[in-house]
Amino acid sequence: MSQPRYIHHMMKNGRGAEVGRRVLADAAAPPSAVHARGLRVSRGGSEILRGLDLDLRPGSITGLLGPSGCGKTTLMRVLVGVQRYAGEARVLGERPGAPAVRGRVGYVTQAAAVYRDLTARQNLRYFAALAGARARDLDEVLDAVGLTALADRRVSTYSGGEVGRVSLACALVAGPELLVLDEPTVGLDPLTREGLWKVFRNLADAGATLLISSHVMDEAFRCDRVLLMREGRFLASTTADELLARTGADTLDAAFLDVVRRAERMAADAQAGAIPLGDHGGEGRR
Ligand SMILES: Nc1ncnc2c1ncn2[C@@H]1O[C@H](COP(=O)(O)OP(=O)(O)OP(=O)(O)O)[C@@H](O)[C@H]1O
Repeated sequence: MSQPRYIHHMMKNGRGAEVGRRVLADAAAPPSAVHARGLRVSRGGSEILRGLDLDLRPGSITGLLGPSGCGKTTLMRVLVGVQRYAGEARVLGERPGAPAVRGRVGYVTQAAAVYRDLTARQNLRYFAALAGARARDLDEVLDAVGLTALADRRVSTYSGGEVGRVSLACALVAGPELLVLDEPTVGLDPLTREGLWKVFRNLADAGATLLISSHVMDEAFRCDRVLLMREGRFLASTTADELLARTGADTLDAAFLDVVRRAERMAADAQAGAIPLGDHGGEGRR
């Protein structure tokens, strides 16, 4: 059995300050593909992320589930290096957005970011050129997302779901080690969704780490782990089966509501217990 050991991380937080931290690590455990502690983001005067702790195991699929506006996209933007934050964050062992990881992290946004006046193959060729030596074989990628038959038609003639798959292919062509996908299956028919989840699983089996946001609770069954998010906080880090077993609910939607209600009750109890008669204010009273 491996002995636990202490390792010392020196890292920079979102404001560029050095943060020293002693972390208990298992010598045999691979380092997390994503590691975050106390992650906070404020925008427009309100706190959007309220202290998130996160570890993503390499080669796994993590679902990020929660209602609209809970902060899923904001968290993803932090991890890909386009959102300022406070707290600790490491992506593939580096600061998010650091030059050393830029090409190794793929991000597929909700709105497809592709050139519609080009064909799928031309789009891929362009992104492959940006990826340089890391670029994967274009035909392989087109095949993986089921676009081979359309590859030489302009993207402007594609259906919405097909455009989404071009966007995914453009991220895949760089062979990312971490793939961050913002609601990649929204509005897709069951058959296309099934096909995409197979692609995601194949990528994870090949060693990539995937973080996938969704509103569709049933997609939790496809993930190795799920993070339930609400109002900038994680309510649970669990699996779909564990969530059903723990709550006793019949569906994941019902289970999520149960977790939310429990969290609200706990917060109300804690607040009731924490308010001193003299009212000194402070944390937990907002
Ligand atoms: N620039 C901004 N200024 C103020 N508030 C913002 C800004 N950008 C985002 N927000 C707010 O932050 C919250 C989280 O937004 P975010 O896009 O991360 O949510 P989400 O969980 O991805 O939602 P959805 O599932 O609808 O895409 C929302 O309430 C949003 O209105």
